[in-house]
Amino acid sequence: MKDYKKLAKHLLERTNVKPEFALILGSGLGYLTKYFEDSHAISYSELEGFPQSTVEGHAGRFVLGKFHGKNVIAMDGRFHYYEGHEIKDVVTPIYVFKEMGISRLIITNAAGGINRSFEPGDIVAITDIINFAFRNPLIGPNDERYGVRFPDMSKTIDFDWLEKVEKTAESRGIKLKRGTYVWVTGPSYETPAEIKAYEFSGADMVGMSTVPEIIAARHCGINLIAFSCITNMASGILDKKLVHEEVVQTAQRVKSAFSKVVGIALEV
Ligand SMILES: O=P(O)(O)O[C@H]1O[C@H](CO)[C@@H](O)[C@H]1O
Ligand SMILES: Nc1nc2[nH]cnc2c(=O)[nH]1
Repeated sequence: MKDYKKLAKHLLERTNVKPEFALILGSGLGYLTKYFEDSHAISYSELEGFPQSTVEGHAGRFVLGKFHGKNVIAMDGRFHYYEGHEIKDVVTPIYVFKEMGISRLIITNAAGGINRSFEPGDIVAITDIINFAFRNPLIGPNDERYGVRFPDMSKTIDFDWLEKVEKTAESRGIKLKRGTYVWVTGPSYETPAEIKAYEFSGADMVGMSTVPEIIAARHCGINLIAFSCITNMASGILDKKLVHEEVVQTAQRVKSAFSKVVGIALEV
């Protein structure tokens, strides 16, 4: 079992910020940390026993600071299973957040839109998940320090929190959509036939992250909400090749609305 307490202590020793919220930033969404006040970055490579980020658009550092008046810690770069990390390493940060005393988490990602009413640039609140990667970070002996053997997954996110965010966002002219996120391992993008199968299964968007983080957060009792930035329509929906550069570019195009939504999630 990992010593998450030690990792949390290392992090807290290096900053005066006592974060109240944690933020996981998806592909191309790391720009958000530029808006933090009194910010302070700690690279993952400075933390012994911590995994490293390898994906373009994921800087590989924690950024601590103030955003919308709240003390936050952001992961500017997350860990994906396809990078070759052990599934338990993918969720290490969640248990470190728990040890830091954080009880609220905002997860973000870039995702391919399966639901045909979505378009690139949409911001979609995740209201349910499908695990089509068939990996689970809780496999192995249960870490009794953090949660039960069989965590309930009937509500993956905090709906009261989400409803407040939706109301405030709407009053500020931002309409959020809702959807079910399906997790696949990647790193190859999907085939059109796979997307048809996921659509038939009830998925609205697809990506290669987030679900293990949600499972770990439910396990250790961290409240969360999660947002996908639809960066492209999923394979086969348009007659178009998928490239990661476009994912990063679209994520950056919706900068303004996306950072407002995250700000609202901190305020409400
Ligand atoms: O989920 P995030 O980290 O936003 O990244 C998404 O974008 C990458 C593919 O373009 C994959 O890593 C996918 O999961
Ligand atoms: N798996 C997957 N991940 C993505 N991340 C951003 N877009 C996509 C996509 O179309 N498929």
